[in-house]
Amino acid sequence: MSTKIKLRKKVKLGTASSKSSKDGGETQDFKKKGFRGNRNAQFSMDDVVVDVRYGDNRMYKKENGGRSNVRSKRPKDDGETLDFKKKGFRRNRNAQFSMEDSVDIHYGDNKLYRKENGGRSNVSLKINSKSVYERKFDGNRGFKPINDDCKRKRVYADRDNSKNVETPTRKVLSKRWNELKDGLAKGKRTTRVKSHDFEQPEKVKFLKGERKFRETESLDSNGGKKLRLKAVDKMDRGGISLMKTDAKNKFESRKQSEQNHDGYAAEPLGKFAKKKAHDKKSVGDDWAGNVDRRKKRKPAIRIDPHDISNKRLDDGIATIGHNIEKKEDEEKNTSVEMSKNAEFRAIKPSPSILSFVEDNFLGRRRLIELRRAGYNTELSAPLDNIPFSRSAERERIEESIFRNKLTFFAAANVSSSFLPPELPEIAFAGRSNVGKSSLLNSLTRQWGVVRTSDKPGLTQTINFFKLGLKLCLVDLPGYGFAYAKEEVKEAWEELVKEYVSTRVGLKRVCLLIDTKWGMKPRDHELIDLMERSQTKYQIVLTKTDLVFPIDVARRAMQIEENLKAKKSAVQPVMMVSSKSGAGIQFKNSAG
Ligand SMILES: Nc1nc2c(ncn2[C@@H]2O[C@H](COP(=O)(O)OP(=O)(O)OP(=O)(O)O)[C@@H](O)[C@H]2O)c(=O)[nH]1
Ligand SMILES: [Mg+2]
Repeated sequence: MSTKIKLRKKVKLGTASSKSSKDGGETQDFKKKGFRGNRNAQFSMDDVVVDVRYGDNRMYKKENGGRSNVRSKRPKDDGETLDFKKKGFRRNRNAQFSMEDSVDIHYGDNKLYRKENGGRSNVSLKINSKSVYERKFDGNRGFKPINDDCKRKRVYADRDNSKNVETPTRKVLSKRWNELKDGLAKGKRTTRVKSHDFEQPEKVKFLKGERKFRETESLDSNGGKKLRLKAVDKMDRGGISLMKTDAKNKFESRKQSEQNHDGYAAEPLGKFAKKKAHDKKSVGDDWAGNVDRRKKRKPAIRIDPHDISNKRLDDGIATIGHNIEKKEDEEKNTSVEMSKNAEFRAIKPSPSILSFVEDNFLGRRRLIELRRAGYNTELSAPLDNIPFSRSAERERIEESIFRNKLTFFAAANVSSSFLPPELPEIAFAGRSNVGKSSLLNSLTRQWGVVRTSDKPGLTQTINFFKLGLKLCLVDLPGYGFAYAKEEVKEAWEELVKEYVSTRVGLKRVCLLIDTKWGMKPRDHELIDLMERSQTKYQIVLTKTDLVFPIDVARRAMQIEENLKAKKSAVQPVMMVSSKSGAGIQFKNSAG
């Protein structure tokens, strides 16, 4: 049937066209079709082959990305002009030649297109007759021949293709396909597709009028076999059932042909083709009976209705096994914390504490609120925001005692270097970074006299400051976490303990507690020590601007309750913010 005429012509490098056919039929416009010259192209024997077979059976082969350094074979007669551009053979100067990239196009009575590599021009192109088509594809490949009326028609191995069987359109098929896949993914069994349709061999039992019946076997709940008779609509067979068996056939034939390594299947597949094959294969696998294989499901999320933070909680569908143990451990660990939190939230502050918090604008507040209350929110220095008291009396006291009178006069890192007490002393103790030095600054409105840092452990010695001629304020090093060596921190702690328990002239220790975190074991340790040594101490809640007003009140209430039995504790609990200045003016009255 097919006559092969091979002509090889060398096309000049850099020219934009090849020579016309012998009989002067239609001209191959290479320029138009992407065979433009490329002056920069390097000629190489390896990457130049253009085979064109004409006649009833046409065959084109073109490689090297459509560049002009090609050899061409011209046919005897020109049948049709090949519109390379239309078929996706656009010129691509940057295309890299690869043997893996190929495009095959078969023309004839049954036209067949195979296009790979995204339509790039490094292609081989063949036009064959029906016989070639049949030989190559064996009807099994599922490629789409094009009818004369330009309608796509599927070709199946087990079907008589000569009959013009009406098949569902591509759109309808893909819709059904998606429906089926969705049905399987959801674990629902659709009425059409059942697992035993694939697992058990089915037979058409008999025909009754227009309906066919098929016999299927399936396992019942007791493990026994059940026979079922199912009516099968003609359309059903022609549509979905046909589709799934053909998908199976396609997959199997592809697998076979890949194993054989002869004929068409021996051709190396391009990247795109491999991906396509893989996709088909996976789909084929599904249809071939791997319906048990479950799709990975996203763990369902539920929202805890009682959690105002709206955290998403895993309901544990996907976290079986060791994750459960992990969760249990976490629950154990957090249960203590959770109960503490719950305990804290259950605290009902006394009306006096609540009104104190409200009157002094303690807690996290909106700027507008602070501004209205007379706080200077425009100041750039973060801690230089102490409001002046609106009481003329208080202002007079502040002015005379605290304002601009703080002066550093001594530091000690061992008890032997303590100076003899000349003035009554008020010390500021607490964990590292709780805001001791900042409070000293905000009390006196002198920024820079006492050094502060966001890095815990800045103050490492006992620092003595004179406040006018009446008081001595003492900044103590912090305890707990700090950026310092363990032995150094231990030394500080010992020094602080020694100071608070033995210092003559120490009138009061302001024990600073972070409002957010409350009292920690080391704070209790120090309290016990001061109780033993009968040193007066007063709790000062710091950084109140970082928590809600209600929590400030709760924390104050909690501490007051804890300290009720303590003899050396001075009530009330103070609440301040060195940043906003809230609560500071009331501190002054203690002095
Ligand atoms: N938001 C806010 N931050 C504060 C407040 N008081 C202090 N800070 C910040 O907390 C950090 C620690 O402040 P310091 O005054 O150095 O704390 P300290 O207790 O002296 O720390 P050590 O000297 O390391 O023991 C600094 O970054 C301050 O700006 C406050 O009332 N509110
Ligand atoms: Mg400090």
